[in-house]
Amino acid sequence: MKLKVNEIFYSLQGEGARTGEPFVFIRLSGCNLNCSFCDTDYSSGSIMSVEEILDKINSYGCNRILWTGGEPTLQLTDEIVSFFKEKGYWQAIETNGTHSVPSGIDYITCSPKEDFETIRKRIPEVNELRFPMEAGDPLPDISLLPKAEKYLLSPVFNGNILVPENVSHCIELIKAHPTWGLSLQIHKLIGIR
Ligand SMILES: C[S@@+](CC[C@H](N)C(=O)[O-])C[C@H]1O[C@@H](n2cnc3c(N)ncnc32)[C@H](O)[C@@H]1O
Ligand SMILES: Nc1nc2[nH]cc(C(=O)O)c2c(=O)[nH]1
Ligand code: SF4
Ligand SMILES: [Mg+2]
Repeated sequence: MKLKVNEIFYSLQGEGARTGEPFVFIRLSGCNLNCSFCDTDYSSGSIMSVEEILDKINSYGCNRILWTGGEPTLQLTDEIVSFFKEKGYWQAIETNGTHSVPSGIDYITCSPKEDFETIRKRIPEVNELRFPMEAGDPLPDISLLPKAEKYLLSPVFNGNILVPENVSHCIELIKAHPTWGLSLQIHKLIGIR
């Protein structure tokens, strides 16, 4: 079992409901979307076997993986997830929702970019929905989306730079629609990966 891996690093979850929790980040190469605001250069990568990945991540001493990308669902399989589960890893994923999530994933963050109703059919329930928002963007219609424990708006950053109009837009929407909460990319604010 092999994966094309863009990078592996150890850091704190910088966004969403689990902000501040330590994770081993495994960023898989490639994406099926091309979001204008995307902050990640995910194209390059090297092929690694799951045993090579395991060797690398065992050195961090943290048993929590965050699968991201790119779009991790393009490569991850049930078998790969169960390989890391058997080795004692708790696994979270960041996905755009365009493909189903392998079974065995412990925590799903979905950040839909398009076609909400199809995403809901494919993935009826997630732990966290996190929407990148620019000033003027409408509030997503919850009735079309997967069910979630947390509904978060995430102001789009310009690279690593906070955009105050995007933040104030999210705050206004959240105050008017209190089902939603704010997610800020704090890793960019405090200068960690
Ligand atoms: C790089 S994506 C990788 C996972 C998956 N492809 C996705 O979009 O959810 C990880 C998270 O970063 C968010 N993101 C990407 N660029 C951003 C930016 N400039 N500002 C805020 N969030 C951004 C995405 O919406 C997603 O929630
Ligand atoms: N610290 C930190 N937290 C993150 N959460 C999701 C990330 C991503 O790029 O998917 C990310 C990232 O790149 N860095
Ligand atoms: S889906 Fe995720 S990784 Fe792909 S371009 Fe959009 S934000 Fe970037
Ligand atoms: Mg990132």
